[in-house]
Amino acid sequence: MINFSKAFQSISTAWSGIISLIKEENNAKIHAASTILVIIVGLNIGFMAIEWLWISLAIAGVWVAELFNSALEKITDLVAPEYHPLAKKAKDFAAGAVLVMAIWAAFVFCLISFPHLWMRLVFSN
Ligand SMILES: Nc1ncnc2c1ncn2[C@@H]1O[C@H](COP(=O)(O)OP(=O)(O)OP(=O)(O)O)[C@@H](O)[C@H]1O
Repeated sequence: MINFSKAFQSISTAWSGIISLIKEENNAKIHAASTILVIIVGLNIGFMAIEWLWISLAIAGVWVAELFNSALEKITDLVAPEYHPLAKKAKDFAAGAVLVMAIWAAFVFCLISFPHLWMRLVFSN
């Protein structure tokens, strides 16, 4: 039988993980600000459903990458609090994953929003 109370508790701890990430990590603050900005621009421009689908996928991808990156950082700090070349590689690889997702997300945003902005510019004259 499904234990709904346990499921609710899991959602609650997962949510508090996201909140503490935003509070503690500078990059997460940048992601949060970018997410809000992209949503405001999208609402203002009037993205279509398919465009929101790609934008939301890009936003979620960056957040998932940042969450895994931060989790890996914490585990690395736990097992290797002192400098270690392998700890450096582990952290740099994880940071690289965030960078790849962030570049792709910026590409998706530009690809979707620029034609809208261009049309506005052309038809406003
Ligand atoms: N124990 C360690 N051994 C070797 N290098 C480390 C270690 N801890 C951190 N570093 C290096 O310092 C960089 C920054 O690590 P830090 O733990 O401060 O992450 P951060 O500043 O939160 O980075 P990110 O931008 O990925 O969130 C790492 O990418 C790595 O190159």
